[in-house]
Amino acid sequence: MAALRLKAISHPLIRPLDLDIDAGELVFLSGPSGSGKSLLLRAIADLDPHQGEVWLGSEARSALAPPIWRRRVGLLPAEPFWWGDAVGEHLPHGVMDAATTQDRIGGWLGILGFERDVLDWEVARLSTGERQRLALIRLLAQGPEALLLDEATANLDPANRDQAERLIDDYRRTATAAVLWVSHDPVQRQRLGSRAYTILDGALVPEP
Ligand SMILES: Nc1ncnc2c1ncn2[C@@H]1O[C@H](COP(=O)(O)OP(=O)(O)OP(=O)(O)O)[C@@H](O)[C@H]1O
Repeated sequence: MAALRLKAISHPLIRPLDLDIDAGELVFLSGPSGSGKSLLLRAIADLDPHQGEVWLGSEARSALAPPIWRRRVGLLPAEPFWWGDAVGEHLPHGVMDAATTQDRIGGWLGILGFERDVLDWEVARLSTGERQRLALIRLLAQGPEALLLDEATANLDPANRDQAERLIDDYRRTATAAVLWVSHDPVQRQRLGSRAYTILDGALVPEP
């Protein structure tokens, strides 16, 4: 629904950079390990110290309370934190009361190969790939208007990776969400066919 615009965003590893991602557009980001990709996503989500401003449509991040900004501009970290015992505890408060949202979540669980009873599973039993897939559903359940994805499919086998790609792509289209996706996989970037940048020496370099 809204474009995501970075204006002079910088942190110790990144020179001030501008980037516009249209509503509904997917932009990939890659770069050497330690080049500051995760720090950039965290800066956009307002989780780490940095300079610059981010806009979601006409709204500046600095004008919104951090929890509201982070719900609207959703970050999927490479290693998401789980604070509760059961998977279902991590869905946004009240979300399971809404029949339409329950249907959506049920659909997403099915796409990613889960039955609904996974919501009752203990987090401690989840495999790495199960955590990654469920963290994606947890993020989408908040209804973010823009997505920041940090290696969202890195731990998945090809079949689950394809399903996760499909889910992200469907969400991007139906919610017209701007998506910034850190991926080390050049084949994935080609497969989803979108604008792509590499971080080199603290600057964004467009991929050919
Ligand atoms: N809180 C922190 N304090 C100090 N240094 C940090 C902090 N967080 C990250 N770093 C350092 O900043 C650098 C960039 O980290 P970042 O996680 O952004 O890399 P990355 O490009 O995402 O790498 P990778 O592809 O390996 O995930 C790394 O050298 C890391 O050790």
